[in-house]
Parts: sequence; structure tokens; C-alpha cells
Amino acid sequence: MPTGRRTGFTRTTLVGRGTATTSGDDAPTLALTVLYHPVLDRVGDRVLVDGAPGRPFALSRTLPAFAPPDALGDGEPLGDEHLSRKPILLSAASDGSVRIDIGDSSTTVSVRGQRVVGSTMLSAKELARGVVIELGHRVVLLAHHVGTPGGVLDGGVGDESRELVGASDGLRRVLWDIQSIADLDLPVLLRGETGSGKELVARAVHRASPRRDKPFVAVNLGAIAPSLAVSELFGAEKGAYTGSIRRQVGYFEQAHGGTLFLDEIGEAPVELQVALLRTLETGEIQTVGSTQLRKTDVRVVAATDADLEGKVASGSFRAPLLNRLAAYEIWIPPLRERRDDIGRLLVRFLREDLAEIGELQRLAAPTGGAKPWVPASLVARLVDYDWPGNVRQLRNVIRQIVVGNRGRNRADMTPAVERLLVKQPPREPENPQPIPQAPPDPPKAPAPDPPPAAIKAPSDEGPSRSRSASRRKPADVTEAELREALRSCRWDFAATAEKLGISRAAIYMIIERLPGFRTAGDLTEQEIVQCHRELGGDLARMAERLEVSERALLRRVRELGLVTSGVSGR
Ligand SMILES: Nc1ncnc2c1ncn2[C@@H]1O[C@H](COP(=O)(O)OP(=O)(O)OP(=O)(O)O)[C@@H](O)[C@H]1O
Repeated sequence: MPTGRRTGFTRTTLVGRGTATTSGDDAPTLALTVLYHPVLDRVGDRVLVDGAPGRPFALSRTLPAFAPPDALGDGEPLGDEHLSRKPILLSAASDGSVRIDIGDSSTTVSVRGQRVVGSTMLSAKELARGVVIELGHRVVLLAHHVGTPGGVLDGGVGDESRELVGASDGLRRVLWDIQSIADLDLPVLLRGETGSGKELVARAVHRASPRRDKPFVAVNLGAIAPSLAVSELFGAEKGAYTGSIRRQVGYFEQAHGGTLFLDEIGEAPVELQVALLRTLETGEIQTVGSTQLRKTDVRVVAATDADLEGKVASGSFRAPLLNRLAAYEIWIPPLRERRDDIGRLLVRFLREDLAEIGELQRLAAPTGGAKPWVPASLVARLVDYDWPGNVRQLRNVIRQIVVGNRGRNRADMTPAVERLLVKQPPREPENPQPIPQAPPDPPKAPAPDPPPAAIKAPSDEGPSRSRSASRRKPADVTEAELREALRSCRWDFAATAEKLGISRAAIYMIIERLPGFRTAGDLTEQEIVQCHRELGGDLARMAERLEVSERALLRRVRELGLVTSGVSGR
């Protein structure tokens, strides 16, 4: 359990003596994070709630009951002269729920957008998602769980340039990952939903690496016509195509010495996948129209929001390329899983946009009884929204709010913003359509070399191998047979498919039909944590016990936002 104060995050005030909100070691820690405050510097401040059952935590502007001044460190997390001095009490129950008692406090408290009269309960499930609490129409808090039973990551990591805003557990794990791999030349695969910040993370990897003074070249593979992809990346000799009158410098060459960011890697046409794999394996590039191979010194960072494993199973993505790219994976959690970052992001974007229209003074701390420019209810709506378009969508909504309220003394929801928030855009990649371009004439030079031997080698677990190995109908495979094969192949689906003589995709289909069959995606945090404790973090034994592959287990661990550093391989 975390104790005391953490370091490394400015303005993060931690108060509390490490008492869990529920009894038992595995209970998550309850935190209150300030998402909005009339004094903007307070946004992001956090208290860990010291509220074990039978020992309520008092929330007021001076926190008098359980946070004596010497425990306050940086200051009073809720200091606002308009909040009542009389405390509001938070009391934890042993089932993880928390009761809020208004008592004698005259502060208006709203939870889930409803004014609380007397008291209200926050269930453990709600707290896992994060519950928005408005105080006195001025301050917005998020009551939420932080850390994991495996331990809250300590501070001390950060994006020096502060371009990546946020201090949630999820973002700090990302920052930690960036620092861990920055100085290595390994390829990195960034995974996360659209708009979650993959490009920003790629830039942070570059900035933190020894390549920082060399070029960072970003390419969106979804926006390049498939027929041009190889020449765009690897370049083309003069005369390689009819009408090509000068040598075309490819992105690899442009990024020499630096980092090449390949966004939407799942959109790479097969021909490009083959060429990329060869380059990642040999460190050499071959321009279209040339027979010469040239050394290249480029670190590749790729990103996707696509299910690459599914693409491998369906045959549209090469397994060896996925294996190469995923030498190190960084998962960027969606915004709805790190709502505690919304306050800081909101302030960053408000500052930028108001400055642009010359109205930055709107954010000055209000004096007297004046209300802040941004009403607490508006912030609460934003925090409660699920943000399918993630940070990019939040950015756009804030711009709409700022522009829509231009010249007004108080910001309000504009009809345009209402429409944006009602219509939940699908959680799909926002790939721009490929730029329509006339396909070039076929190259005069010989077609690119056939795929290197490694692609055809038996280690290629790609679909072509699975297809050629298909000798049986999936319907003929019994559940018992499947389970036995999975166990003997250590839950490696590719090896199991091989053993059973069916395709890897067929395994997924069979599993779909078996209601009781569990995959890594069904593992709960509690199960993993308990297994981790009992087996001392030995990944291989954990995978064996949980009946999943090591790779799938690691993916699930990251999905759940658990800390992986304590999991060791054999
Ligand atoms: N943590 C963050 N702090 C500040 N700005 C952020 C953060 N994350 C994302 N953004 C902003 O959100 C927008 C989208 O980010 P970015 O382009 O990096 O997302 P992405 O995951 O690469 O999106 P896509 O998958 O659609 O390519 C950008 O304006 C970026 O600056």
C-alpha cells in the first residue's frame, strides 16, 4: 500500500497515512483528485483518503478532522474560501463502497449531477470507474481508485517537455515505459485507441532517446495509396517509373539517424510489410529501381489501434513483422480509464485556446463571490463522458466551448457541444481515406526481391502456414481435444492450430462456441494479483496456472493497468 507522499509530480499533494478504504491488503486505495478549482494551480492535486471502516475522512476546506496541518505538505487540497468549514464526511464500508454525509456543512454537494440531501452512497463499482463530485458549484473532484494491490508506481518519471499531460496511474506507466526503452534501438509498438496520444508518445520516445537531435519523421500509412507505399518509405531511383525524372528520397532516408514513426501500421500493404520486415532484420534498405542494399540507421516506432493479432489470424498482417515490431509494446489507456487526467488536460487546452482568442484573463482566479468562468457542472459533464475519440475529442470539444462562448462572462454548453457529446462517435480508427492518386506505371527495374527466407521459415506462425496446415474441419475438434492441445502447447494458439491441423482463426471460432471457455481477456485483476502473489511473480508458472499463454497474460496485465515490473520470466 502506498504510504505518505510521492515525489516527482508538481502540485500533487498526497495526504494520508496509507490506510486503505476497505479492510484487507488487496483493497484499492481511494483517492480524491481535484479536476477543477477556481485557482487553476490546484487542478490535479490529490488526496489519498484515509478512511478505514469506522474512521471517516473529513472533507472540508481546511480538512480539520483527520489531516492536521503537518500532514498537509503543499497545502490544503480543497482550499476555497467559499466552501463551508464544516466537514463533509466520507466513510468506507468493508465492501468497498463509500458513504458521503453532508452533516452540518452548508456546501452544496452534487454527485452524478444530482444534489445530495443528507447522504449518499458510492458503490465500489462506481468508484472503479470514477465518481464526479461537485462542491459549491466551484470545485470538481473525482473519487476513484488508484494504484493496484501490486503497488502504486512511485513518482520520479516524467516527460521533461511536459507535452504529455496527466498524472494518472495509466499515464505514469506509459512515461515509465518511455524511459525504460528510450535509449535502446529496439522497435516499439504503440497500441491504443484513436486519439489516445500515440503520436505524442512516439515523439516522447524520440525526445528521450540519444537520437533526439536527429529527425523525427511521422508517416500515416493509412493515408498513403497502397501502390505508392514502398517507394514513399524506401525511395525510388530516377527513372524507376515512367515519368519519374528525379530520385525520390524515401522516409527511411529522411529519418536517417533518427526515428521513423509509422502510424496505422495495420494498414501497411503486404508488399510494404515484406520490405519492412527485411529492413528490421538486416538494417538495410533497398530503393525501388535499385539492386543495391544500403545500411540504414533508423529506429522504428509503429502505432496502431487495430487488432493486429486478428489481422494475423485473417491473413492480412504478417506474423513475423508483428513479432519484430512488438519487441516492446506500450499500451496507452483510453481516456475513460484515466478520468483523473481530464482536469489537467482541460486546463492545458483551455489555456491554449483562450490565449489564442486573447481571452486568457477568463481563467484568472475569481475574487469576491465571483464564480469561475467554467461552471463546475460543465466540467462534471465532461468528466463523466466516455470519450470514444479520447484526448483528441476532448481537445476539439474544449475548442468548441471556448469559441462558442467567446466574449461571454461565463462559459456554457453550446448546442454544438451538446451535439458532440450526445452523438458518441464509434470507437473506430479515424483513418483518413487514402489520397486518391493515379497508380504509377510498373517499375522498370526488377520487382522487389522475394520475401527473405525468414518469412518462409517454419517459425513463421502467419496465416499462410495455418492455411496450408488445415487438414480437418474445425467442427470435428472436440472441446476436450482442444483443451488438451492448448495445454500441451502452453496456450500458444499458433502451435495448437498446427497440432490440431486447423487454422488459428478456427481456434477462435471454436472457442466462441464454448460458453464456459475462458481466454486471457476474461481474467480478473483479482485473479491475476492473487496468482502473482502465490507464485512470486513467475510469469511462466502464472500462465500455466491461469491457462493462458505468457504473451496473452502480459497483454491482459497491461490492459488492466497492472504493474508488470514485478512479473518475471523463467
Ligand atoms: N497526454 C496528452 N497530453 C496532451 N495532449 C494530448 C495527450 N494525449 C493526446 N493529446 C493530444 O490529443 C490529440 C491526439 O493525439 P495523437 O495524435 O497523439 O493521438 P493518436 O493516438 O496518435 O491518434 P490516431 O490513432 O488517430 O493517430 C493531439 O492533439 C495530441 O496533442
